Amino acid sequence: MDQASLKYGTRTAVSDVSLTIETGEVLCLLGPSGCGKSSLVRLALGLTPPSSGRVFVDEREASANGRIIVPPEQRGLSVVFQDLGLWPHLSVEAHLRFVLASRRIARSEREGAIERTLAAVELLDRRRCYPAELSGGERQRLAIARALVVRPRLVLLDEPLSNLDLVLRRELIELFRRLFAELQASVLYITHDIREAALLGDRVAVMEHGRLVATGMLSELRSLESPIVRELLDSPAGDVASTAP
Ligand SMILES: Nc1ncnc2c1ncn2[C@@H]1O[C@H](COP(=O)(O)OP(=O)(O)OP(=O)(O)O)[C@@H](O)[C@H]1O
Repeated sequence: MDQASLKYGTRTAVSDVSLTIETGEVLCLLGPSGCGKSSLVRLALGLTPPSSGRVFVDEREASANGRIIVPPEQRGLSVVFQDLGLWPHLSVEAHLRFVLASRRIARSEREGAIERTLAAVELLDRRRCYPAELSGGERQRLAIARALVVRPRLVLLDEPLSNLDLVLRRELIELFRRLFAELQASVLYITHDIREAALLGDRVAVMEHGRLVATGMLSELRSLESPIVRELLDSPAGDVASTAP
Protein backbone atom coordinates (compact mmCIF):
# COMPACT_ATOMS: atom_id res chain seq x y z
CA MET A 1 0.00 0.00 0.00
CA ASP A 2 1.56 3.25 -1.09
CA GLN A 3 0.39 6.60 0.31
CA ALA A 4 -3.17 5.28 0.47
CA SER A 5 -5.94 7.49 1.84
CA LEU A 6 -9.63 6.82 2.27
CA LYS A 7 -12.25 9.50 2.83
CA TYR A 8 -15.91 9.01 3.69
CA GLY A 9 -17.33 12.35 2.53
CA THR A 10 -15.26 14.92 4.36
CA ARG A 11 -14.09 12.47 7.05
CA THR A 12 -10.63 10.98 6.49
CA ALA A 13 -10.51 7.40 7.82
CA VAL A 14 -7.10 6.42 6.36
CA SER A 15 -4.49 9.06 5.76
CA ASP A 16 -1.43 8.60 3.56
CA VAL A 17 -0.60 5.05 4.71
CA SER A 18 2.37 3.23 3.18
CA LEU A 19 2.70 -0.34 4.44
CA THR A 20 4.13 -3.59 3.09
CA ILE A 21 3.44 -7.06 4.45
CA GLU A 22 6.27 -9.46 3.71
CA THR A 23 5.61 -13.01 2.54
CA GLY A 24 5.05 -15.32 5.48
CA GLU A 25 5.01 -12.60 8.13
CA VAL A 26 2.33 -11.91 10.72
CA LEU A 27 1.82 -8.17 10.92
CA CYS A 28 -0.39 -6.95 13.75
CA LEU A 29 -2.15 -3.66 13.17
CA LEU A 30 -2.81 -2.08 16.49
CA GLY A 31 -4.76 1.02 17.39
CA PRO A 32 -7.68 2.41 19.38
CA SER A 33 -11.29 2.18 18.26
CA GLY A 34 -12.09 4.42 15.32
CA CYS A 35 -8.47 4.91 14.21
CA GLY A 36 -9.15 3.43 10.76
CA LYS A 37 -8.14 -0.25 11.09
CA SER A 38 -11.26 -1.68 9.44
CA SER A 39 -11.07 0.92 6.69
CA LEU A 40 -7.52 -0.23 5.97
CA VAL A 41 -8.81 -3.81 5.69
CA ARG A 42 -11.48 -2.66 3.21
CA LEU A 43 -8.76 -1.02 1.13
CA ALA A 44 -6.61 -4.16 1.13
CA LEU A 45 -9.53 -6.39 0.20
CA GLY A 46 -10.65 -4.09 -2.60
CA LEU A 47 -14.10 -3.53 -1.09
CA THR A 48 -13.46 0.15 -1.56
CA PRO A 49 -10.85 2.00 -3.62
CA PRO A 50 -8.44 4.48 -2.03
CA SER A 51 -9.50 8.10 -2.51
CA SER A 52 -5.85 8.66 -3.37
CA GLY A 53 -2.73 6.50 -3.40
CA ARG A 54 -2.30 2.89 -4.48
CA VAL A 55 -2.80 -0.65 -3.19
CA PHE A 56 -0.67 -3.52 -4.47
CA VAL A 57 -1.24 -7.26 -4.27
CA ASP A 58 1.86 -9.30 -5.12
CA GLU A 59 3.48 -6.18 -6.56
CA ARG A 60 0.58 -5.78 -8.99
CA GLU A 61 -1.41 -2.55 -8.80
CA ALA A 62 -4.80 -3.67 -7.45
CA SER A 63 -6.45 -0.28 -6.91
CA ALA A 64 -5.43 3.32 -7.36
CA ASN A 65 -6.84 6.81 -7.00
CA GLY A 66 -10.55 5.97 -6.69
CA ARG A 67 -10.40 2.95 -8.99
CA ILE A 68 -10.53 -0.82 -8.29
CA ILE A 69 -8.26 -2.56 -10.82
CA VAL A 70 -8.24 -6.11 -9.39
CA PRO A 71 -11.64 -7.05 -7.87
CA PRO A 72 -11.74 -8.65 -4.39
CA GLU A 73 -12.34 -12.21 -5.62
CA GLN A 74 -9.21 -12.08 -7.77
CA ARG A 75 -6.85 -10.83 -5.07
CA GLY A 76 -6.10 -14.21 -3.48
CA LEU A 77 -6.99 -12.84 -0.04
CA SER A 78 -9.18 -14.23 2.72
CA VAL A 79 -10.77 -12.39 5.60
CA VAL A 80 -12.25 -13.21 8.99
CA PHE A 81 -14.46 -10.40 10.27
CA GLN A 82 -15.36 -9.88 13.89
CA ASP A 83 -18.94 -11.05 13.34
CA LEU A 84 -17.69 -14.16 11.42
CA GLY A 85 -20.50 -14.08 8.84
CA LEU A 86 -21.15 -17.84 8.92
CA TRP A 87 -23.96 -19.23 6.77
CA PRO A 88 -26.69 -20.72 8.99
CA HIS A 89 -28.03 -23.08 6.33
CA LEU A 90 -24.66 -24.65 5.50
CA SER A 91 -22.89 -27.37 7.48
CA VAL A 92 -19.25 -26.99 8.50
CA GLU A 93 -17.95 -28.95 5.51
CA ALA A 94 -20.41 -27.22 3.16
CA HIS A 95 -18.90 -23.84 4.14
CA LEU A 96 -15.52 -25.03 2.92
CA ARG A 97 -16.90 -26.76 -0.15
CA PHE A 98 -18.72 -23.58 -1.14
CA VAL A 99 -15.67 -21.31 -1.02
CA LEU A 100 -13.53 -23.88 -2.84
CA ALA A 101 -16.11 -24.08 -5.63
CA SER A 102 -16.42 -20.29 -5.83
CA ARG A 103 -12.62 -19.98 -6.17
CA ARG A 104 -12.71 -22.60 -8.90
CA ILE A 105 -10.48 -25.09 -7.11
CA ALA A 106 -10.57 -28.41 -9.04
CA ARG A 107 -13.18 -30.84 -7.73
CA SER A 108 -10.53 -33.57 -7.29
CA GLU A 109 -8.62 -31.38 -4.84
CA ARG A 110 -11.58 -30.18 -2.79
CA GLU A 111 -12.17 -33.11 -0.43
CA GLY A 112 -8.49 -33.39 0.47
CA ALA A 113 -8.31 -29.66 1.19
CA ILE A 114 -11.43 -29.84 3.37
CA GLU A 115 -10.05 -32.81 5.30
CA ARG A 116 -6.66 -31.17 5.93
CA THR A 117 -8.12 -27.83 6.96
CA LEU A 118 -10.72 -29.28 9.32
CA ALA A 119 -8.01 -31.41 10.91
CA ALA A 120 -5.82 -28.31 11.43
CA VAL A 121 -8.59 -26.46 13.29
CA GLU A 122 -9.76 -29.62 15.09
CA LEU A 123 -13.25 -29.68 13.59
CA LEU A 124 -13.19 -32.99 11.74
CA ASP A 125 -15.69 -34.57 14.11
CA ARG A 126 -18.04 -31.58 13.74
CA ARG A 127 -18.03 -31.52 9.93
CA ARG A 128 -21.73 -32.25 9.54
CA CYS A 129 -22.90 -29.71 12.13
CA TYR A 130 -24.55 -26.37 11.36
CA PRO A 131 -23.35 -23.09 12.93
CA ALA A 132 -26.24 -23.08 15.45
CA GLU A 133 -24.98 -26.43 16.77
CA LEU A 134 -21.42 -25.18 17.37
CA SER A 135 -19.89 -23.57 20.44
CA GLY A 136 -18.39 -20.05 20.22
CA GLY A 137 -14.88 -21.44 19.83
CA GLU A 138 -15.96 -23.92 17.18
CA ARG A 139 -17.65 -21.16 15.19
CA GLN A 140 -14.48 -19.13 15.34
CA ARG A 141 -12.49 -22.14 14.14
CA LEU A 142 -14.93 -22.65 11.28
CA ALA A 143 -14.48 -19.01 10.22
CA ILE A 144 -10.69 -19.40 10.15
CA ALA A 145 -10.98 -22.76 8.33
CA ARG A 146 -13.15 -21.14 5.67
CA ALA A 147 -10.52 -18.43 5.22
CA LEU A 148 -7.58 -20.85 5.03
CA VAL A 149 -9.00 -23.66 2.89
CA VAL A 150 -8.43 -21.72 -0.34
CA ARG A 151 -4.73 -21.27 0.53
CA PRO A 152 -4.78 -17.48 0.37
CA ARG A 153 -1.65 -15.38 -0.12
CA LEU A 154 -2.76 -13.09 2.66
CA VAL A 155 -5.23 -13.68 5.48
CA LEU A 156 -6.80 -10.65 7.14
CA LEU A 157 -8.29 -11.08 10.58
CA ASP A 158 -10.27 -8.07 11.81
CA GLU A 159 -10.47 -8.24 15.62
CA PRO A 160 -11.40 -11.93 15.56
CA LEU A 161 -11.30 -12.40 19.34
CA SER A 162 -12.85 -9.21 20.61
CA ASN A 163 -16.26 -10.69 21.50
CA LEU A 164 -14.96 -13.75 23.30
CA ASP A 165 -14.28 -14.53 26.92
CA LEU A 166 -10.78 -14.88 28.28
CA VAL A 167 -10.59 -18.68 28.31
CA LEU A 168 -11.69 -18.91 24.71
CA ARG A 169 -9.30 -16.14 23.65
CA ARG A 170 -6.38 -18.00 25.21
CA GLU A 171 -7.33 -21.21 23.43
CA LEU A 172 -7.72 -19.49 20.08
CA ILE A 173 -4.48 -17.53 20.42
CA GLU A 174 -2.69 -20.88 20.87
CA LEU A 175 -4.46 -22.23 17.79
CA PHE A 176 -3.62 -19.09 15.76
CA ARG A 177 0.05 -19.33 16.76
CA ARG A 178 0.19 -22.89 15.52
CA LEU A 179 -1.75 -22.19 12.31
CA PHE A 180 0.26 -19.08 11.47
CA ALA A 181 3.54 -20.97 11.97
CA GLU A 182 2.40 -23.66 9.51
CA LEU A 183 0.99 -21.20 6.95
CA GLN A 184 2.79 -20.28 3.76
CA ALA A 185 0.63 -17.13 3.67
CA SER A 186 1.10 -13.71 5.20
CA VAL A 187 -1.24 -12.51 7.93
CA LEU A 188 -2.60 -9.06 8.73
CA TYR A 189 -4.04 -9.31 12.23
CA ILE A 190 -6.09 -6.35 13.41
CA THR A 191 -6.51 -5.76 17.11
CA HIS A 192 -6.78 -3.05 19.72
CA ASP A 193 -5.19 -5.38 22.26
CA ILE A 194 -1.42 -5.09 22.67
CA ARG A 195 -1.29 -8.51 24.34
CA GLU A 196 -2.64 -10.24 21.25
CA ALA A 197 -0.17 -8.30 19.11
CA ALA A 198 2.71 -9.33 21.39
CA LEU A 199 1.75 -13.00 21.24
CA LEU A 200 1.00 -13.23 17.55
CA GLY A 201 2.89 -10.57 15.59
CA ASP A 202 6.30 -10.78 13.95
CA ARG A 203 5.91 -7.04 13.48
CA VAL A 204 3.49 -4.45 14.79
CA ALA A 205 2.10 -1.36 13.05
CA VAL A 206 0.41 1.27 15.21
CA MET A 207 -2.36 3.45 13.81
CA GLU A 208 -3.82 6.66 15.19
CA HIS A 209 -6.37 8.99 13.57
CA GLY A 210 -5.97 7.19 10.22
CA ARG A 211 -2.18 7.47 10.16
CA LEU A 212 0.53 4.90 10.75
CA VAL A 213 2.53 6.31 13.62
CA ALA A 214 4.99 3.45 14.11
CA THR A 215 6.00 0.16 12.52
CA GLY A 216 8.49 -2.38 13.81
CA MET A 217 9.17 -5.16 16.26
CA LEU A 218 7.40 -4.63 19.54
CA SER A 219 10.79 -4.35 21.26
CA GLU A 220 11.75 -1.50 18.91
CA LEU A 221 8.47 0.33 19.56
CA ARG A 222 9.14 0.31 23.29
CA SER A 223 11.86 2.92 22.80
CA LEU A 224 9.54 5.35 20.97
CA GLU A 225 8.25 8.49 22.58
CA SER A 226 4.90 8.48 20.75
CA PRO A 227 2.06 9.01 23.28
CA ILE A 228 -0.30 6.53 21.59
CA VAL A 229 2.41 3.84 21.47
CA ARG A 230 3.19 4.49 25.15
CA GLU A 231 -0.49 4.31 26.02
CA LEU A 232 -0.92 0.97 24.22
CA LEU A 233 2.27 -0.47 25.69
CA ASP A 234 1.36 0.66 29.18
CA SER A 235 -2.18 -0.76 29.05
CA PRO A 236 -2.58 -3.25 31.90
CA ALA A 237 -1.00 -6.63 31.18
CA GLY A 238 -3.91 -9.00 31.04
CA ASP A 239 -4.16 -12.70 31.63
CA VAL A 240 -3.92 -13.46 27.94
CA ALA A 241 -0.23 -12.51 28.09
CA SER A 242 0.42 -15.27 30.58
CA THR A 243 -0.10 -17.85 27.81
CA ALA A 244 3.20 -16.76 26.23
CA PRO A 245 5.76 -19.58 26.29
N1 LIG B 1 -19.11 4.02 6.00
C1 LIG B 1 -18.65 5.05 6.73
N2 LIG B 1 -19.12 6.31 6.53
C2 LIG B 1 -18.63 7.34 7.24
N3 LIG B 1 -17.66 7.26 8.17
C3 LIG B 1 -17.16 6.03 8.41
C4 LIG B 1 -17.62 4.87 7.70
N4 LIG B 1 -16.92 3.79 8.17
C5 LIG B 1 -16.08 4.27 9.10
N5 LIG B 1 -16.22 5.61 9.25
C6 LIG B 1 -15.42 6.46 10.15
O1 LIG B 1 -14.06 6.32 9.79
C7 LIG B 1 -13.23 6.26 10.94
C8 LIG B 1 -12.45 4.95 10.97
O2 LIG B 1 -13.37 3.87 11.14
P1 LIG B 1 -12.89 2.35 11.17
O3 LIG B 1 -14.10 1.50 11.30
O4 LIG B 1 -11.99 2.09 10.02
O5 LIG B 1 -12.04 2.33 12.53
P2 LIG B 1 -11.54 1.10 13.41
O6 LIG B 1 -10.18 1.44 13.88
O7 LIG B 1 -11.69 -0.17 12.63
O8 LIG B 1 -12.57 1.13 14.62
P3 LIG B 1 -13.06 -0.11 15.56
O9 LIG B 1 -11.83 -0.65 16.24
O10 LIG B 1 -14.00 0.57 16.49
O11 LIG B 1 -13.71 -1.11 14.65
C9 LIG B 1 -14.16 6.42 12.15
O12 LIG B 1 -14.12 7.77 12.53
C10 LIG B 1 -15.52 6.03 11.62
O13 LIG B 1 -16.54 6.70 12.30
